[in-house]
Amino acid sequence: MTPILTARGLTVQYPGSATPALDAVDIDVLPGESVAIMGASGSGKTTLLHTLAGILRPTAGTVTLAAASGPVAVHALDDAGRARLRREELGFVFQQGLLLDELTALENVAVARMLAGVPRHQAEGEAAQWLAHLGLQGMEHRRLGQLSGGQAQRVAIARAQVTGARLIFADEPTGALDSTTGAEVLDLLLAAVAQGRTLVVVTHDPGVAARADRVVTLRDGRVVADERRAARAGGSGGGEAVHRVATVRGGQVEHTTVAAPYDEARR
Ligand SMILES: Nc1ncnc2c1ncn2[C@@H]1O[C@H](COP(=O)(O)OP(=O)(O)OP(=O)(O)O)[C@@H](O)[C@H]1O
Repeated sequence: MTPILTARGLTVQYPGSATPALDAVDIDVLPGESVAIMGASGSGKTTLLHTLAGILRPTAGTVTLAAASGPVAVHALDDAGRARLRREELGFVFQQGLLLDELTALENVAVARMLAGVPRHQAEGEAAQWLAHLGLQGMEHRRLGQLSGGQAQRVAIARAQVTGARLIFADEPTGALDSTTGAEVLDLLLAAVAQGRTLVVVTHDPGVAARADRVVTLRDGRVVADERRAARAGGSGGGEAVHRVATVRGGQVEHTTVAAPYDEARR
Protein backbone atom coordinates (compact mmCIF):
# COMPACT_ATOMS: atom_id res chain seq x y z
CA MET A 1 0.00 0.00 0.00
CA THR A 2 1.33 3.46 -0.87
CA PRO A 3 1.89 5.58 2.26
CA ILE A 4 -0.11 8.78 2.57
CA LEU A 5 2.88 10.34 4.33
CA THR A 6 6.56 9.45 4.06
CA ALA A 7 9.36 10.99 6.11
CA ARG A 8 13.03 10.23 5.56
CA GLY A 9 15.97 11.39 7.65
CA LEU A 10 13.80 13.94 9.39
CA THR A 11 16.01 16.10 11.57
CA VAL A 12 15.19 19.23 13.55
CA GLN A 13 17.87 21.20 15.34
CA TYR A 14 16.48 24.15 17.24
CA PRO A 15 18.78 27.18 17.26
CA GLY A 16 21.01 27.22 20.32
CA SER A 17 20.34 23.58 21.16
CA ALA A 18 23.30 21.20 21.38
CA THR A 19 21.34 18.08 20.38
CA PRO A 20 18.71 17.66 17.69
CA ALA A 21 15.07 17.48 18.84
CA LEU A 22 14.50 15.03 15.98
CA ASP A 23 17.34 12.88 14.77
CA ALA A 24 17.06 11.26 11.32
CA VAL A 25 13.55 9.88 11.75
CA ASP A 26 12.10 7.65 9.03
CA ILE A 27 8.39 6.98 9.11
CA ASP A 28 5.68 5.86 6.68
CA VAL A 29 2.05 6.50 7.54
CA LEU A 30 -0.41 4.32 5.67
CA PRO A 31 -3.80 5.58 4.53
CA GLY A 32 -6.58 4.67 6.94
CA GLU A 33 -4.44 3.91 9.96
CA SER A 34 -4.29 5.56 13.37
CA VAL A 35 -0.77 6.18 14.61
CA ALA A 36 -0.09 7.15 18.22
CA ILE A 37 3.21 8.91 18.86
CA MET A 38 4.41 8.34 22.40
CA GLY A 39 7.52 9.01 24.44
CA ALA A 40 8.70 10.87 27.49
CA SER A 41 8.37 14.62 27.79
CA GLY A 42 10.93 16.26 25.53
CA SER A 43 11.44 13.16 23.35
CA GLY A 44 10.37 15.07 20.23
CA LYS A 45 6.73 14.09 19.74
CA THR A 46 5.34 17.55 19.03
CA THR A 47 8.36 18.43 16.91
CA LEU A 48 7.71 15.31 14.81
CA LEU A 49 4.01 16.08 14.47
CA HIS A 50 4.68 19.69 13.49
CA THR A 51 7.27 18.67 10.94
CA LEU A 52 5.06 15.98 9.39
CA ALA A 53 2.20 18.47 9.20
CA GLY A 54 4.18 21.27 7.57
CA ILE A 55 3.97 23.54 10.61
CA LEU A 56 7.70 23.38 11.15
CA ARG A 57 10.36 23.09 8.47
CA PRO A 58 12.93 20.37 9.14
CA THR A 59 16.62 21.20 9.34
CA ALA A 60 17.24 18.15 7.14
CA GLY A 61 15.25 15.32 5.63
CA THR A 62 12.09 15.02 3.59
CA VAL A 63 8.34 14.76 4.14
CA THR A 64 6.25 13.66 1.19
CA LEU A 65 2.46 13.78 1.25
CA ALA A 66 0.45 11.74 -1.23
CA ALA A 67 -2.13 14.46 -1.91
CA ALA A 68 -5.13 13.89 -4.15
CA SER A 69 -3.39 15.88 -6.88
CA GLY A 70 -0.10 13.94 -6.56
CA PRO A 71 2.97 13.81 -4.32
CA VAL A 72 3.84 17.00 -2.46
CA ALA A 73 7.34 17.66 -1.04
CA VAL A 74 6.14 19.27 2.19
CA HIS A 75 9.65 20.06 3.46
CA ALA A 76 10.41 22.11 0.34
CA LEU A 77 7.34 24.35 0.44
CA ASP A 78 7.67 27.97 1.50
CA ASP A 79 5.56 29.36 4.35
CA ALA A 80 2.64 30.24 2.07
CA GLY A 81 2.73 26.82 0.42
CA ARG A 82 2.72 25.03 3.74
CA ALA A 83 -0.13 27.21 5.04
CA ARG A 84 -2.14 26.37 1.95
CA LEU A 85 -1.38 22.68 2.30
CA ARG A 86 -2.50 22.71 5.93
CA ARG A 87 -5.71 24.51 5.00
CA GLU A 88 -6.61 22.30 2.07
CA GLU A 89 -5.25 18.84 2.77
CA LEU A 90 -4.85 18.43 6.53
CA GLY A 91 -7.01 18.54 9.64
CA PHE A 92 -5.83 19.50 13.12
CA VAL A 93 -7.13 18.72 16.58
CA PHE A 94 -4.94 20.60 19.02
CA GLN A 95 -5.63 21.53 22.62
CA GLN A 96 -5.38 25.20 21.87
CA GLY A 97 -4.57 27.65 19.17
CA LEU A 98 -6.77 26.79 16.20
CA LEU A 99 -10.22 27.63 17.45
CA LEU A 100 -11.30 31.14 18.34
CA ASP A 101 -13.07 31.72 21.66
CA GLU A 102 -14.99 34.71 20.40
CA LEU A 103 -16.52 32.83 17.47
CA THR A 104 -19.44 30.44 17.79
CA ALA A 105 -19.03 26.69 17.32
CA LEU A 106 -20.65 27.06 13.89
CA GLU A 107 -18.38 29.92 12.83
CA ASN A 108 -15.26 28.08 13.99
CA VAL A 109 -16.11 25.16 11.71
CA ALA A 110 -17.54 27.17 8.82
CA VAL A 111 -14.48 29.41 8.58
CA ALA A 112 -12.40 26.42 7.46
CA ARG A 113 -14.63 26.11 4.39
CA MET A 114 -14.88 29.83 3.79
CA LEU A 115 -11.08 29.99 3.64
CA ALA A 116 -11.37 27.55 0.75
CA GLY A 117 -13.70 29.95 -1.06
CA VAL A 118 -17.00 28.29 -0.16
CA PRO A 119 -19.82 30.86 0.26
CA ARG A 120 -20.81 31.54 3.88
CA HIS A 121 -24.30 30.09 3.57
CA GLN A 122 -23.04 26.79 2.21
CA ALA A 123 -20.11 26.67 4.66
CA GLU A 124 -22.46 27.15 7.60
CA GLY A 125 -24.77 24.43 6.32
CA GLU A 126 -21.89 21.97 6.09
CA ALA A 127 -20.60 23.05 9.50
CA ALA A 128 -24.02 22.52 11.08
CA GLN A 129 -24.15 19.00 9.65
CA TRP A 130 -20.77 18.12 11.10
CA LEU A 131 -21.61 19.60 14.49
CA ALA A 132 -24.84 17.60 14.61
CA HIS A 133 -22.96 14.48 13.55
CA LEU A 134 -20.58 15.02 16.45
CA GLY A 135 -23.33 15.48 19.04
CA LEU A 136 -23.39 19.28 19.23
CA GLN A 137 -26.85 19.92 17.80
CA GLY A 138 -28.37 22.91 19.58
CA MET A 139 -24.95 24.30 20.53
CA GLU A 140 -24.04 25.73 17.14
CA HIS A 141 -24.48 29.32 18.22
CA ARG A 142 -22.63 29.12 21.51
CA ARG A 143 -19.31 30.85 21.60
CA LEU A 144 -16.42 28.51 21.98
CA GLY A 145 -15.58 30.01 25.36
CA GLN A 146 -18.98 28.86 26.61
CA LEU A 147 -18.35 25.21 25.75
CA SER A 148 -16.73 22.53 27.91
CA GLY A 149 -13.32 21.14 26.99
CA GLY A 150 -14.88 18.01 25.49
CA GLN A 151 -17.38 20.04 23.46
CA ALA A 152 -14.59 22.29 22.21
CA GLN A 153 -12.67 19.20 21.06
CA ARG A 154 -15.76 18.07 19.17
CA VAL A 155 -15.79 21.44 17.41
CA ALA A 156 -12.11 20.89 16.54
CA ILE A 157 -12.92 17.42 15.18
CA ALA A 158 -15.73 18.88 13.09
CA ARG A 159 -13.40 21.56 11.75
CA ALA A 160 -10.74 18.97 10.96
CA GLN A 161 -13.20 17.00 8.84
CA VAL A 162 -15.39 19.61 7.20
CA THR A 163 -12.72 20.40 4.61
CA GLY A 164 -12.56 16.76 3.49
CA ALA A 165 -9.01 16.41 4.81
CA ARG A 166 -7.89 12.79 4.62
CA LEU A 167 -5.12 13.19 7.17
CA ILE A 168 -5.77 14.44 10.71
CA PHE A 169 -3.08 15.46 13.17
CA ALA A 170 -3.97 15.58 16.86
CA ASP A 171 -1.74 16.76 19.71
CA GLU A 172 -2.82 15.53 23.14
CA PRO A 173 -6.52 15.63 22.17
CA THR A 174 -7.54 14.06 25.48
CA GLY A 175 -4.88 15.76 27.61
CA ALA A 176 -7.11 18.32 29.29
CA LEU A 177 -10.17 16.08 29.63
CA ASP A 178 -11.45 13.72 32.32
CA SER A 179 -11.21 10.05 31.37
CA THR A 180 -14.85 9.63 30.28
CA THR A 181 -14.82 12.75 28.11
CA GLY A 182 -11.40 11.82 26.78
CA ALA A 183 -12.68 8.39 25.75
CA GLU A 184 -15.63 10.00 23.96
CA VAL A 185 -13.33 12.34 22.04
CA LEU A 186 -11.14 9.38 21.13
CA ASP A 187 -14.23 7.50 19.92
CA LEU A 188 -14.95 10.37 17.53
CA LEU A 189 -11.40 10.48 16.21
CA LEU A 190 -11.39 6.72 15.68
CA ALA A 191 -14.78 6.97 13.98
CA ALA A 192 -13.14 9.32 11.49
CA VAL A 193 -10.47 6.65 10.92
CA ALA A 194 -13.15 3.97 10.48
CA GLN A 195 -14.59 6.20 7.76
CA GLY A 196 -11.28 6.18 5.91
CA ARG A 197 -9.30 9.06 7.34
CA THR A 198 -5.77 8.75 8.65
CA LEU A 199 -4.89 9.88 12.16
CA VAL A 200 -1.51 10.80 13.63
CA VAL A 201 -1.91 11.55 17.32
CA VAL A 202 0.67 12.67 19.87
CA THR A 203 -0.33 11.40 23.29
CA HIS A 204 0.78 10.60 26.80
CA ASP A 205 -2.53 8.78 27.32
CA PRO A 206 -2.10 4.98 27.39
CA GLY A 207 -5.83 4.71 26.64
CA VAL A 208 -5.27 6.42 23.28
CA ALA A 209 -2.25 4.28 22.46
CA ALA A 210 -4.12 1.08 23.39
CA ARG A 211 -6.74 1.83 20.77
CA ALA A 212 -4.49 3.09 17.97
CA ASP A 213 -3.58 0.76 15.11
CA ARG A 214 0.05 1.55 15.66
CA VAL A 215 2.26 3.03 18.35
CA VAL A 216 5.50 4.82 17.48
CA THR A 217 7.71 5.54 20.48
CA LEU A 218 10.34 8.28 20.49
CA ARG A 219 13.32 8.69 22.75
CA ASP A 220 15.77 11.57 22.42
CA GLY A 221 14.43 12.41 18.98
CA ARG A 222 14.70 8.89 17.58
CA VAL A 223 12.15 6.18 16.90
CA VAL A 224 12.85 3.39 19.39
CA ALA A 225 9.77 1.25 18.73
CA ASP A 226 7.10 1.00 16.05
CA GLU A 227 4.35 -1.51 16.73
CA ARG A 228 1.16 -2.28 14.87
CA ARG A 229 -1.93 -3.54 16.59
CA ALA A 230 -4.91 -5.52 15.44
CA ALA A 231 -7.94 -3.35 14.84
CA ARG A 232 -11.00 -4.74 16.50
CA ALA A 233 -14.30 -4.80 14.66
CA GLY A 234 -15.61 -1.26 14.21
CA GLY A 235 -12.23 0.34 14.63
CA SER A 236 -12.44 0.65 18.41
CA GLY A 237 -11.62 -1.51 21.38
CA GLY A 238 -8.32 -2.44 22.93
CA GLY A 239 -6.45 -4.06 20.07
CA GLU A 240 -3.78 -6.65 20.69
CA ALA A 241 -0.28 -6.29 19.34
CA VAL A 242 0.13 -8.75 16.49
CA HIS A 243 2.43 -7.14 14.00
CA ARG A 244 5.74 -5.78 15.13
CA VAL A 245 7.19 -3.82 12.25
CA ALA A 246 10.52 -2.72 13.61
CA THR A 247 12.15 -2.25 16.96
CA VAL A 248 15.28 -0.25 17.50
CA ARG A 249 17.57 -1.15 20.39
CA GLY A 250 20.96 0.31 21.08
CA GLY A 251 20.92 2.05 17.72
CA GLN A 252 20.35 -1.23 15.85
CA VAL A 253 17.12 -1.78 13.93
CA GLU A 254 15.69 -5.23 14.44
CA HIS A 255 13.12 -6.05 11.76
CA THR A 256 10.54 -8.65 12.51
CA THR A 257 7.75 -9.48 10.12
CA VAL A 258 4.63 -11.16 11.41
CA ALA A 259 1.61 -11.91 9.22
CA ALA A 260 -1.96 -10.72 9.83
CA PRO A 261 -1.48 -6.99 9.57
CA TYR A 262 -4.47 -4.94 10.59
CA ASP A 263 -5.19 -3.87 7.01
CA GLU A 264 -6.80 -7.17 6.06
CA ALA A 265 -8.80 -7.24 9.27
CA ARG A 266 -10.32 -3.90 8.44
CA ARG A 267 -11.22 -4.58 4.84
N1 LIG B 1 10.96 26.18 19.90
C1 LIG B 1 11.93 25.48 20.50
N2 LIG B 1 13.16 26.00 20.67
C2 LIG B 1 14.15 25.31 21.25
N3 LIG B 1 13.99 24.02 21.70
C3 LIG B 1 12.79 23.47 21.57
C4 LIG B 1 11.70 24.16 20.97
N4 LIG B 1 10.60 23.34 20.97
C5 LIG B 1 11.01 22.19 21.54
N5 LIG B 1 12.31 22.27 21.91
C6 LIG B 1 13.10 21.19 22.52
O1 LIG B 1 13.08 20.08 21.63
C7 LIG B 1 12.94 18.86 22.36
C8 LIG B 1 11.69 18.13 21.90
O2 LIG B 1 10.57 18.91 22.25
P1 LIG B 1 9.08 18.46 21.91
O3 LIG B 1 8.16 19.53 22.38
O4 LIG B 1 9.01 18.04 20.50
O5 LIG B 1 8.95 17.17 22.83
P2 LIG B 1 7.62 16.39 23.29
O6 LIG B 1 7.99 14.95 23.30
O7 LIG B 1 6.46 16.80 22.47
O8 LIG B 1 7.46 16.92 24.78
P3 LIG B 1 6.13 17.06 25.68
O9 LIG B 1 5.59 15.69 25.87
O10 LIG B 1 6.66 17.66 26.95
O11 LIG B 1 5.20 17.99 24.94
C9 LIG B 1 12.93 19.24 23.83
O12 LIG B 1 14.24 19.11 24.34
C10 LIG B 1 12.49 20.69 23.82
O13 LIG B 1 13.00 21.38 24.92
